[in-house]
Amino acid sequence: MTLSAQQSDAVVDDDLGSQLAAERAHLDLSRAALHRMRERAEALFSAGGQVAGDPYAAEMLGRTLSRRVAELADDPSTPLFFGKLDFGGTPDSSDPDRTDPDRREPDNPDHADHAGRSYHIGRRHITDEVGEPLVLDWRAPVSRSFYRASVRDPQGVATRRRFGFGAGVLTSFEDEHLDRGEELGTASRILTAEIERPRVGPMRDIVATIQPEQDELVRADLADSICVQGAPGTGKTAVGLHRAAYLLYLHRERLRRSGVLVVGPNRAFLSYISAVLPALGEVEVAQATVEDLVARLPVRATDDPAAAVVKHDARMADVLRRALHGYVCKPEEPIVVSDGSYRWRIGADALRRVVDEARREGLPYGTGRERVRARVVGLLQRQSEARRGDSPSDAWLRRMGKAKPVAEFLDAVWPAVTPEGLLFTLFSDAAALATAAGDLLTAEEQALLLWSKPPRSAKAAKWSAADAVLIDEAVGLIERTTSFGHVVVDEAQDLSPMQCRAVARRSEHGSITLLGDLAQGTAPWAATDWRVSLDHLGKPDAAVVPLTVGFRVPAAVVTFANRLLPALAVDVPPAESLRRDGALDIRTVVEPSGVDDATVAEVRAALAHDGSVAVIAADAAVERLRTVLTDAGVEAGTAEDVESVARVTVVPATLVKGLEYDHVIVVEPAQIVAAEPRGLHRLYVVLTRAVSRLAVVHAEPLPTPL
Ligand SMILES: Nc1ncnc2c1ncn2[C@@H]1O[C@H](COP(=O)(O)OP(=O)(O)OP(=O)(O)O)[C@@H](O)[C@H]1O
Repeated sequence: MTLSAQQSDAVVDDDLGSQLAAERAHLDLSRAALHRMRERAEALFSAGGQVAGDPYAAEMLGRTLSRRVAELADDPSTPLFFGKLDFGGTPDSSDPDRTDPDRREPDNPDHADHAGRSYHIGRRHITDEVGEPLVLDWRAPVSRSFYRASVRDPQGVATRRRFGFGAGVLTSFEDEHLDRGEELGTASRILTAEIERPRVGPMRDIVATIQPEQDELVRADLADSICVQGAPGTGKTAVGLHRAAYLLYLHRERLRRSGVLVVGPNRAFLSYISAVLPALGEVEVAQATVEDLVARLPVRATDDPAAAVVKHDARMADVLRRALHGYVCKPEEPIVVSDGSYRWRIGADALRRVVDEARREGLPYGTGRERVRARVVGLLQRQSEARRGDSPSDAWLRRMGKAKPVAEFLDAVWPAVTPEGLLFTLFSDAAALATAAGDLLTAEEQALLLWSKPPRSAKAAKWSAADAVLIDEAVGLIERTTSFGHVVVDEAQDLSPMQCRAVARRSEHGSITLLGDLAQGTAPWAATDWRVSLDHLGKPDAAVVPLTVGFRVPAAVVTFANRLLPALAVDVPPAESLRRDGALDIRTVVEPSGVDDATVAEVRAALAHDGSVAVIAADAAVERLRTVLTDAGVEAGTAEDVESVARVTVVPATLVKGLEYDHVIVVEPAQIVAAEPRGLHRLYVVLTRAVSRLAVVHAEPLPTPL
């Protein structure tokens, strides 16, 4: 049987009431302990400057301590624990760690060690004054059983308890006596309440209700790159963010040095997810769009769509590599350097060997150039040593490296090239482009790349968004890009091969979590096969794992949106919604002029419920709809403005990916479809944003599959 207490005043059973009271007391105790931990960290922080030996150490210590203070922030609206594990059996009294709480290891995953113990599971470790754990971090090894223990594999757990909270107050709990064969799974009332809760404001963490198949991904090894193919609302974003938090917990020092990066599709999305990791105590994760990653120069031009498609094609990587290495020439002349009364000479043959060797080493172009310089200086040094009988000074070596004949030789056979210069030449010089791209790109494709009016110099060039990705590729060919320890890429189905390569450079020495849904691919270069994307990302061996249980979109809405799937030409496993509630309302308006009024009426009806409301329309209609709503006295915000208090947001269809709203009103689906080549995919994204209710307002006929 499952025991549960509703509101405390509705508790019928004395035992339940006293258990709830005990749990509340534990919450108070934990809160006081956290407060003490934070005070201690603050005191250390203010004393940090005096205890550190030098300014650098002071700064490092200051940063660590201020981070610690931030990590210990107590948000009164988020409960400090959400679950409890009672391990069955009796404690092993012969174990010396049992009698010494400081030596007992709550992180030990071997559940036999936990016999007879119980642990509260929360967002971070909280210990009392003697170091006894009051709350265990959800990421600790023993906490894994909270997510994974089942009747079939109880992992030593007798009872799993979940807590229900309202406005930070502990109001209920729900027990599963695994030792008596009781298991709730997705029937848990607390899970259901969490999923069905009205959404307001930015995304929240899901630590309290991570599902076993999600937990498996969250706790995958740092060394493992994984790709999650999941239908809308299956928790991909949630899984990616929780995995980042988990890896940071487990590999704190290593990842703090190399860094963790989260890549999302746009600013609106990044602001929507920005609060999740800080709420989990992780305040140092970089978040960026792919555009941010490659933003070396401002984007001031727009490409013709056909040109953009060529620029995003994987063949461009070969074109650039060839073009760059085309600058390296065969040395034909000797080098002669005057050095006081000496003249050193290196013959063309020896120089050819130096250049060939550097070429074979496959170094980044800029490093190769310096390698050649160093080898030439080495040859000069040998001659000097043979004649003078002693080793030359460092100053001499530097002087030789810069000597005019050496510099001229380098400029002739391995010239310095800038990334912008490389592209400038290719886009303004048809012959240079043909040499590099001859058998890789067709004549038409090459013509698309060429500027009709070339700028006077690379500096004067106006670069497009696709050019920025190519420039980044060129940067990567010339010098090494620093790699993060782990990169989470969300909405990855929209990355072009060249964008995948930009991410690959930043995760070369780390692992990745790739999250996406092939059915939601809206970019012209959207992925149709994860294996191909993974190849471009340099992680060909990553496992592709499906998530199919939907936590967002109600079943009625999923069924409606799924009518589009056969027309999307992708092979993805169908999703199943956990939500039986929700409503779908198709509002057909006879006259196009009636659409605005119908939209206002739908918004008013939606405002009668709790939660957020979004009006989603083709980009071109957004301004009009916002004005219509304002004129009707309804305040409407924008998707980028997460601080906005307005409950209604008018969102262009192209910005809504990854976001969710309680009540979604889609205006004129046919216009959303007509606005872009992959309009049906866009509509699929739009229709799957609703948490509770979806209304479709239309005068134009609905797109055929619907
Ligand atoms: N285990 C869970 N418990 C409670 N809520 C969950 C769980 N998993 C996901 N959710 C919720 O479901 C919603 C959808 O999750 P999320 O945005 O991560 O899905 P997604 O797969 O990234 O969707 P999309 O494909 O639309 O980007 C979010 O509100 C999230 O908090």
